[in-house]
Amino acid sequence: MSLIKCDQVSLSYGSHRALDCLSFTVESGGPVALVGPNGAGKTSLFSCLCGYQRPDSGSISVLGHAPGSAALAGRLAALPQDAKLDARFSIKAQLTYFARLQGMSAKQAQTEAMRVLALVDLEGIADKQPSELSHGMNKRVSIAQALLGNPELVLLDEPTAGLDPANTKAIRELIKSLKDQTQFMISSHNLDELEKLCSSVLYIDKGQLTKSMAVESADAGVSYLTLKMMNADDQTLLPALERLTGVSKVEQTAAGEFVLQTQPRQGHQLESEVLQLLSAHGWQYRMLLNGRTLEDSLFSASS
Ligand SMILES: Nc1ncnc2c1ncn2[C@@H]1O[C@H](COP(=O)(O)OP(=O)(O)OP(=O)(O)O)[C@@H](O)[C@H]1O
Repeated sequence: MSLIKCDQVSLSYGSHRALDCLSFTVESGGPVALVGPNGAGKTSLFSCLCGYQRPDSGSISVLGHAPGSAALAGRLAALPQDAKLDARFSIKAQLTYFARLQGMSAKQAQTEAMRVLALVDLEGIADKQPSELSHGMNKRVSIAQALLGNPELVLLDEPTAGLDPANTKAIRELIKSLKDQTQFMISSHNLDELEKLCSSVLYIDKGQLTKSMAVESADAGVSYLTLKMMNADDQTLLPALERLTGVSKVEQTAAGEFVLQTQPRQGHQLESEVLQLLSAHGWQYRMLLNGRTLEDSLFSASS
């Protein structure tokens, strides 16, 4: 059974089509990244998957059920983009309340509230009010809320938006530690973060799926080496890189990185040749990595 199956899903707001015949399938196996520009339809898609909105046409199946169906209670959870905690209640009180809504006894619900707070490393703030917490802590509590009852599928809409590097890392580590027991689908604009976390990527634009790929196998059949320079004469460097043995193509990205396309398994030998070339010219590099970044995989003209 597919975890998520969308078939020709369309959704409009008035005359504006937010989702346009969107079809994709998510099978189990590692976190899935949902990527796309502002207004692409990511939040609208999450709303439809959760059953908050009903598509105008097409069909959706989540864990084998229609979105919003009672069979999904406790099995599917979501962190909305604008998740807000209730200012009137302590953190523990509201997590306990939501756990009780899942059918837990008062005692079980309290234990569960503390369990999920421990997962986000915030047991110490259980008795505080949301107003006493930083933005990052509020976000982590909202993620804890999504983890109540150990759901099988968790949709996270911009889980690290506006967070500092330490909070971002904490959330990344949490998702990594849970990914074998919980399937995550994560919408974010932070491609670096998604690359570290996700096994596959769905790219949507104007409500349509424009790209779908596995992160590891995105470059099957070809190897890449990505080079970012501190100082170099690009006009001399580019042809010199092209002349190296085994290099079939060199592209310079908008971010100024050089992406070398090579035959498979040329990577390590090529790496040392690149380093020799740089050293011979007295050029210094900022980054040299085997493979290419998710950003480059998604946006390069050749992919
Ligand atoms: N309630 C609404 N009423 C009218 N239009 C809406 C509504 N919600 C979203 N839209 C429009 O639908 C399109 C998709 O919006 P959506 O929020 O799903 O995109 P998104 O990919 O999540 O964007 P972002 O990355 O900026 O969060 C946008 O053009 C948006 O303006």
